[in-house]
Amino acid sequence: MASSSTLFQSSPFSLNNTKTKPYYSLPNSPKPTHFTIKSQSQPTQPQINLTQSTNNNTPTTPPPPTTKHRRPADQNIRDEARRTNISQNLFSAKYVPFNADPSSTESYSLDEIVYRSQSGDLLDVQHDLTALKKFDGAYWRNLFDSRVGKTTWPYGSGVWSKKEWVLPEIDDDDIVSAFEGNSNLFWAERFGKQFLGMNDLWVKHCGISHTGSFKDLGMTVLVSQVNRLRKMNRPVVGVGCASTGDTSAALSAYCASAGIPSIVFLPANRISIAQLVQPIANGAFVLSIDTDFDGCMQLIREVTAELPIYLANSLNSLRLEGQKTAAIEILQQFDWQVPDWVIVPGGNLGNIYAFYKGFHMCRELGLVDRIPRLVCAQAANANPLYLYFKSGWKEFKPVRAQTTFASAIQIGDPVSIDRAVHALKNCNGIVEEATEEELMDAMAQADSTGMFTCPHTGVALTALFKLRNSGVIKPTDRTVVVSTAHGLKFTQSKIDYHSKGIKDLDCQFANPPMQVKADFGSVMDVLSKYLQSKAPKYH
Ligand SMILES: Cc1ncc(COP(=O)(O)O)c(C=O)c1O
Ligand SMILES: N[C@@H](CCOP(=O)(O)O)C(=O)O
Repeated sequence: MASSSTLFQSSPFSLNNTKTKPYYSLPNSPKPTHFTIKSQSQPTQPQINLTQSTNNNTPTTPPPPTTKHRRPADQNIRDEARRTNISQNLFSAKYVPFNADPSSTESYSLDEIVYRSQSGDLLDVQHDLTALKKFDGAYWRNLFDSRVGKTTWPYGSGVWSKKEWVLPEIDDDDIVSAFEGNSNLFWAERFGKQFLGMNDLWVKHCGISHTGSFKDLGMTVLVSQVNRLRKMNRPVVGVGCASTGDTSAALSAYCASAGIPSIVFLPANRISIAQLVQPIANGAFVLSIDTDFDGCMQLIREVTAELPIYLANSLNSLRLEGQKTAAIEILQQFDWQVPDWVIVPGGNLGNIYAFYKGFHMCRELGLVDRIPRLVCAQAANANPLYLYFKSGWKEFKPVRAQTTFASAIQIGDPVSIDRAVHALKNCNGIVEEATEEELMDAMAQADSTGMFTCPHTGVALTALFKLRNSGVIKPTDRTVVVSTAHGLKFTQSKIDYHSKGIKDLDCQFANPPMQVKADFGSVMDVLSKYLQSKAPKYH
């Protein structure tokens, strides 16, 4: 198969491997050995903002409409938030080992720099559900609904409009946000009817976002927490990630917005040009490394254990707190009705768990009474979760991920494998896979109905085709496909497809431009043929 990476090799943006200095030390500080730092001092008590007064009784009435404050000309929206807040410290969250035994007492403040439990397992952010449950489902639904479509700081963000469930203790002043989230959930009417015989098919377009992917949802949370840690003089000089292109774009944008240095490890020649240029433009320190994503991930883990660089990959459970709000948003956009299926493309596997967590919290806290079944869709060229699922969850084996047009999910050893398995087992979930031909055809079919999808969405759409064909998903099932990035980030793959320039692929839905001589007769000839082929047939 011809790889779109040839373009990148010859591009002026292709970066040579750069040897980093082996060791960095903070000015005037002793050599750091490990940056898992336990809380040394109590942080200033963060405050929580509520739009209505609270007490121990469960409120049953909706919160009053947000009071309209006229903002004086010399005040910005942060000032306004400071002036109008009624602050209460009601909610809290902490890190605990992921899926820990109920008897475990291990926990960490979110102000600690820690990514793994004592036994080396993943962590999870655990919210104080007892405090959250003092408010009933109607209260939360009304509160979240009351914040949509406003520019009030920080609730204008689809993530921070759920602040009490995300990072309840952070001060509004520390939040770094581009009012991400609130992404479009649209009815894919023609695609659903024409290709799948479905009447209730929806696309949650997380790619219509600040940096063009769902990563913004998690990154606003992570960079806000870093902003807070730096104000507390914690040893965080910069923030770093390994990336297949979208995490690095989001990290560099949010860091640039807050004036925080960002460092990104990219697998050389394996990401799209649009993704590569994003961190470059946002002033990140970009290392193009001659390995794949899994190799970059290994390196960033080692480096962040030695240097004052905060880890921004989804191994860091803070990220998933932001990403889970997309699930809450889907319920909100359906007026708190629960869809039957949600299909998510999976790579490092943080997002599938984030969706599960968002839906699960809504059920736990009484906003809805059930959760949807989740489908995780993988590229066949990078399918370790699919193989694990097909083995009946017997044995997980990482794979060496092969080149795929769905380059952002070319991952063979996903860090969140345990989270993904937990999510799928607890929602009667399914894992599907898509070959290169299937994912590119599905992407082209969706585009032919007016979308402009990324190849990862093509993977999710292929899973939908397969589950419809096998009858698992029924024609009337309300189904949501999560579109994870904007198609404009992946134009080279579309160019390759529509020019039928991909070895071993038929590209059956290609729509190449027609070359026409610059004279009236030639143009009229091709147009009349085209119009005849499109004219309605009357019998
Ligand atoms: C566009 C896109 N879709 C899907 C994914 C998969 O998300 P996750 O790694 O959380 O499984 C990624 C990143 O991995 C991505 O960048
Ligand atoms: N697709 C991701 C891969 C890394 O995933 P993360 O969620 O663990 O950061 C990317 O865009 O880099």
